[in-house]
Amino acid sequence: MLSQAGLGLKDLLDVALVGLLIYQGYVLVSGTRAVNVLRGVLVFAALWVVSLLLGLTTLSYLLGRVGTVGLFALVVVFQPELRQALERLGRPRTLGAARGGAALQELSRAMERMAERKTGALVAIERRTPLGEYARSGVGLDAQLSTPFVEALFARNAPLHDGGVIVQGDRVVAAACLFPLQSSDGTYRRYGTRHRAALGLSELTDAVVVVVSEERGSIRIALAGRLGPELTVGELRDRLRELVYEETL
Ligand SMILES: Nc1ncnc2c1ncn2[C@@H]1O[C@H](COP(=O)(O)OP(=O)(O)OP(=O)(O)O)[C@@H](O)[C@H]1O
Repeated sequence: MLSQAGLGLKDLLDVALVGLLIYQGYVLVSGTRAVNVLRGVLVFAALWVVSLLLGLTTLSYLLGRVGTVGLFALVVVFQPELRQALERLGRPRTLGAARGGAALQELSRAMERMAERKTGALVAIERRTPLGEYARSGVGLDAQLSTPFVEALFARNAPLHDGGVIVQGDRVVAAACLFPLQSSDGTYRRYGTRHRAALGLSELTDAVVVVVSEERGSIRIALAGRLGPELTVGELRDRLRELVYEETL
């Protein structure tokens, strides 16, 4: 009886852990080029299972062989994403949160100063979805996030001012990045490309994207494909802390 109850609990734990792994895997790939490949792999696996069930021996043998080779090919093709995912697993979160909190303050101050001067800015803060794919579209950096550094990046005529900046924890990892544009036929039709790039990235990933408008001098956050209200620097700092370090931990 006892051992049966023990087995039942173990089974539940097993299922819960597998569920968690699948969810984490999904979060890691959503918004990256891997998501389409994953869909392809699922279709392939479904085809293989159907061919096995129907007893189509030649087809199931061929699909099984191709699948084995394909798995090795996937590891090679997605080597950068896999490395990033493993690094993420090993990163100490609480230490990151403490340093990240100070970094968010620096970022908020930079956004405030740029809003005052009406300097346009676009900054994406990575949460669970890796933004490596978008970082690779710009210029790779590995710099401590600070108010003057962010201001220098977006200064008019600065070589990297065009495009978006990507922040990972307390590091600026890329600048002049190209973000995907949200289509212009929705609610945000009147906004220009900077805002639509913020909306597009926030729609495809779970990143928190902060935009300073050059035209209006406003600061807003784009999240899950929606643009939030205009924020003061204090509101921005609190909202970022809440979104980046309370929801992610
Ligand atoms: N796909 C993109 N990814 C990242 N940044 C982009 C992208 N497209 C445009 N931008 C940035 O947006 C700038 C143009 O902003 P635009 O004036 O069209 O937008 P806006 O939403 O009206 O913003 P603003 O209120 O600041 O004028 C470009 O100079 C570039 O820096």
